[in-house]
Amino acid sequence: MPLFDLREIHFAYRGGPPVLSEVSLNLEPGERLAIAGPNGAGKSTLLHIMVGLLRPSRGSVHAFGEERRAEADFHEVRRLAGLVFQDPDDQLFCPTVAEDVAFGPLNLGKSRAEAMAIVDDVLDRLRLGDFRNRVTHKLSGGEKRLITIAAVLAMEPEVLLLDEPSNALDEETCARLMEILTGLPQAMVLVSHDRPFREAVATRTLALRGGRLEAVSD
Ligand SMILES: Nc1ncnc2c1ncn2[C@@H]1O[C@H](COP(=O)(O)OP(=O)(O)OP(=O)(O)O)[C@@H](O)[C@H]1O
Repeated sequence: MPLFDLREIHFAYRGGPPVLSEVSLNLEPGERLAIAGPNGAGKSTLLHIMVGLLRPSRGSVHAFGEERRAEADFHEVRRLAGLVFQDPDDQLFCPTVAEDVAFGPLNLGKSRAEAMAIVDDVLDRLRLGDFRNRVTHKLSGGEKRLITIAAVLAMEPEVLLLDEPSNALDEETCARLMEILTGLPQAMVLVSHDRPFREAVATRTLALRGGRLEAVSD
């Protein structure tokens, strides 16, 4: 059974032109699906539809075996699918890195001690241990990006939805992120303009153009 199954999705922002027309998408367990496509093609919009932050005007979203329509249906989807936003400032709001990474696990009902153990483990895996007590809003763009990825991994989602994960990362950090992502068992959708990144990480690539998804040979 696919983890996500979107069928013939249509979407336009209020008063705007159509952004998505007849987009169908499947995500199978273990897959790392990359989505390429020009600026403004609707890639972020599609990720937001997958977790119910936006609702399509037509078409259906099935996730984790059930059709999801109402806001309440998407609460479970957002717990099982972790979205890393394109802009880290939309995601980080705590004073320190440790608190930002602990926020998700605490919200899922972990104790303070359990959450802190998860924080240490995730930061270690990403080699970000030195950032633990740093003030989040004083981090660089690339550092913030890594912390948002840590924060989502800390929630142990079944699916990762990553919007431009390699944005603002230097070569060495990007290589480390590629290694981390390819080592994870989770299925993921990677929206990325970065072709070498897609080639290294994705098991399949689609391009969103003119409101439609098409196969590409990356
Ligand atoms: N909140 C909004 N209200 C109105 N229009 C919007 C809104 N958000 C995005 N758009 C428009 O919808 C279209 C798709 O935007 P989206 O951010 O999904 O594209 P994208 O493919 O992720 O682009 P990029 O590669 O530049 O990040 C664009 O034309 C954008 O201007």
